[in-house]
Amino acid sequence: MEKIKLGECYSPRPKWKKVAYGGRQPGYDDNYTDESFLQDMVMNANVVKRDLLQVMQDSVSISQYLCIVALVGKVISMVDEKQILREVFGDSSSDTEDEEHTLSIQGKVISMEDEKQILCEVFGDSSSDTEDEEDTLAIQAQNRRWQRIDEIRGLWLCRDFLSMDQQSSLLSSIKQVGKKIEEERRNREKEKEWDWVGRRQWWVRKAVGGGEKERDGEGGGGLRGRVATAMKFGNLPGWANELSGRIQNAVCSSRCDDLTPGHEDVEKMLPLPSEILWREPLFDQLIANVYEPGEGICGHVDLLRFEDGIAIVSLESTCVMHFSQSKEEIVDEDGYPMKVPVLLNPGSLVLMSGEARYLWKHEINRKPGHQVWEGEEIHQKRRTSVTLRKLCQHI
Ligand SMILES: O=C(O)CCC(=O)C(=O)O
Ligand SMILES: [Fe+2]
Repeated sequence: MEKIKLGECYSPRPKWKKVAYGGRQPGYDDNYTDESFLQDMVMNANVVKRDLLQVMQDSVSISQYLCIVALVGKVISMVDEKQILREVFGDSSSDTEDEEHTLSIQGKVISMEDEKQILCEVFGDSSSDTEDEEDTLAIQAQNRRWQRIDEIRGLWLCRDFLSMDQQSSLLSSIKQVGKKIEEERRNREKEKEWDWVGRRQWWVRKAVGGGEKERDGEGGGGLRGRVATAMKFGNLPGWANELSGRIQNAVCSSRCDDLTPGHEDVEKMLPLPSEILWREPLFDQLIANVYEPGEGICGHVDLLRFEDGIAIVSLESTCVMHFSQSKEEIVDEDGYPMKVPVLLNPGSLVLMSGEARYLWKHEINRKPGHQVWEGEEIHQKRRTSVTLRKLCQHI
């Protein structure tokens, strides 16, 4: 036995004990432990050993159970919903496969669209789509930028007139018209160059080869190049009236960056004079032109059978429209007639009134070398345009 010195005599050292709060044991350091310290320790006492394959199989069954529960819940909620609708609107008369897409009100089968409307009427419109649309249009109207073309009085350009969505919806309306006209053409026995569907109806002329400078027939814009054209007089289709409304809106809320306060004539600050803007109707003739690459329109002043105030909306691809004076030929420093180029991007709107409408010719020359903007030739793709005008009353 080991002995330790206590006072003047040596006595045997007591055995070290494991105590929780024992303080220091005589003859041992504070942190002293002997081999018995860890002998009762049990490691990983509750670990259950599992088989990986078994675990995987079990988790598949659990997910299956959960899916079944979710499906049953969904079916119950759908049955409930249908039951409620039946109670509100009466029993559905249709047991056919499209039963899910139709409901009935007192025996009358209605579509899902109708159902949505009815639900809105019964429960109130929560989506307020129309309000959102109106808000969007109001914001769009406020943010539009107008550019006055300084060299030509009465010529205005709005580059962001139509959003991408509005452009594609306008284009599909024009394509519909094209299809309808083509069908009518095919149904005719004798094919003429022009199809007269009746005054106040659609005119159509397919692109014709050769003749670069034919005089446009009734109501045309003057001298025309090769281009597929459809015209409508009188009652314009809904989409064209909507377009007129948008033009009116855009003019009313016009903002032009370079307008200085105290401008000599407030009227000149408007993209369209107010007597034109508020006439009834604003436009009653439309012409849709489809230009393939290389096709254009010769320099012309629109026929005098049309009133003042002409709008051109561009779609699909960009082009340069050139304006040149119709009478006094102002020449540039090289002796060529002076031309004012204006870039028409898709979605843009051009408004011509006064001098721009009567004293300046406009043309789109898409032959190589003429479609140049800021020194770069524009890569030509198909371009569609819509021109809106108003026929003079006494002609
Ligand atoms: O297609 C265009 O942009 C112009 C059409 C035009 O000037 C017209 O039809 O008179
Ligand atoms: Fe024109």
